[in-house]
Amino acid sequence: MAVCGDDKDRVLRIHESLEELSTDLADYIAELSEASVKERGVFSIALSGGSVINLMGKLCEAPYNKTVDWAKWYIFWADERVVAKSHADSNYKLAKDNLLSKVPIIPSHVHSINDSVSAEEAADEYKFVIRQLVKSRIVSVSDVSDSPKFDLILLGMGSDGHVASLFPDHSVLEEKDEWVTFITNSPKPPPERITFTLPVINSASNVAIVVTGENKAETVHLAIDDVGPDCPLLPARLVQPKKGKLAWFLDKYAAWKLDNYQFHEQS
Ligand SMILES: O=C1O[C@H](COP(=O)(O)O)[C@@H](O)[C@H](O)[C@H]1O
Repeated sequence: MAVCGDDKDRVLRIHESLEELSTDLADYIAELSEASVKERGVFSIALSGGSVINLMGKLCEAPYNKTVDWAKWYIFWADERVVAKSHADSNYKLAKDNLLSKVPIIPSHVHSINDSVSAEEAADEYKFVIRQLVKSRIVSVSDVSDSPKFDLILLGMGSDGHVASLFPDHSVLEEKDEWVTFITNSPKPPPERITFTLPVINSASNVAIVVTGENKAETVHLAIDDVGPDCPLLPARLVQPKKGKLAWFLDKYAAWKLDNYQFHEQS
């Protein structure tokens, strides 16, 4: 693996293989969990859907399944599709099938959306749930705004540059006040979704964006490199935690169009 970046709060972790990336991602999450539990007694983590969940799979294996303090984990979703929890498109179902059912997380610590109401109501209810957990300090609060400060928000990135359910050119990118909002016209199906807003993502202590595959290499380049004023405004590029740390987890195929890729390979 090559770890790159002049700023310790903004790093690129570039991997030779998915196997290596998965092990590094599990180590990273386990270390953040240990540090948060030591400091705050709990670990608040927001998941995404898509490929990142399978890439977290090593957490279900030794040594992590025994060494991680699962009882201290509180689970949220950075975005969710408004479908039944049993639906194949549900981000909750994906995480439940591949992670949550395989490790001893306390069921009452799993905060998924209400799947029996409209997208708008689900977003409102989710905000309320998070507000209660901020009040009880299960979720910290930002030092610079009233936003929740999750210990870790895990994001994937679509080939259009979307993260969570924040899509390019969508008015949802302008949301400054709400913690959680909803959309009913997602360009990627299903259309109805709820999503954390940029202020919440950028208030987290740690944000990881996990991207693999050559089909995303151009978008990775546009999201990370200094490509000048004509650069399209990609949601992934707007992920810039104010006081927190940002780590990009890439495989070499997703990374190959980065400027200085040769340097990254050798470092
Ligand atoms: O629709 C979604 O897509 C993104 C990216 O998914 P990936 O499979 O291309 O990694 C995901 O991060 C988001 O949570 C999900 O709702």
